[in-house]
Amino acid sequence: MPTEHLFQTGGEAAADLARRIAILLTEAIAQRGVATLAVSGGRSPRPVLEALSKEPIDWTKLIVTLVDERWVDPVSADSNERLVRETLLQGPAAEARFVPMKTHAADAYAGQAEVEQAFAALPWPLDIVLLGMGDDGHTASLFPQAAELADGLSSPARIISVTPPAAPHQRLSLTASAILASRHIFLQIGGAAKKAVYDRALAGGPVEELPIRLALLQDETSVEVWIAES
Ligand SMILES: O=C(O)[C@H](O)[C@@H](O)[C@H](O)[C@H](O)COP(=O)(O)O
Repeated sequence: MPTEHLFQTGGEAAADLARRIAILLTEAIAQRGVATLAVSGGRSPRPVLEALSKEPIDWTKLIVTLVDERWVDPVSADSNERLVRETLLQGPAAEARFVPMKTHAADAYAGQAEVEQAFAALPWPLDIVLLGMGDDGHTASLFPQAAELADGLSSPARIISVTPPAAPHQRLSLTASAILASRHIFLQIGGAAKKAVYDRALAGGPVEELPIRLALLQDETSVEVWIAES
């Protein structure tokens, strides 16, 4: 069962979550000399990453990567890489090593082997994975009704390519296996609609219906859920 942290506003949650992530990353660096953080895209992470960027971490010992990515140019407004560079990798935090999820050499999706290669260099397992959740219960780019969802939930690979049924862009996504192999998962959700989806997911049911269940209905990996009422 996940540990829940409830907040009145997203701003409070973001500042406290950034501090908590910084503490865990500092512990990981002290224990293993390096820490790895994978973050999601979307709107929720932005204030967390901006706050995290200001935390006193030994950034030279941090590797940052993505939970998922859209197959767009890294300067596109829809790029999660761009989001991380604009919010987290600023000031001293720019010293962190960023590992993109998509290889920029290829103009189009180059196939799983190439993106797996991009991730093969990462220390594994990841220390921290920061997840979001869509109103449809997707997390990462593991979308309900996606043709690749079953593979994403069962494959031992680290990354898969996903064509979302409705959301824009071809995606690359960590698999359930890669997410659950991490040392600690944070799920950040905000607002009544998402809280209702979260409560329904937690009540049980098929993972395929609400893929966020992959993180909620398991006890192998520690999960903290940071919920902001507004
Ligand atoms: O690339 C992405 O779009 C994200 O990784 C995605 O999985 C996100 O976490 C959810 O869609 C929630 O998005 P919001 O934080 O904007 O609600």
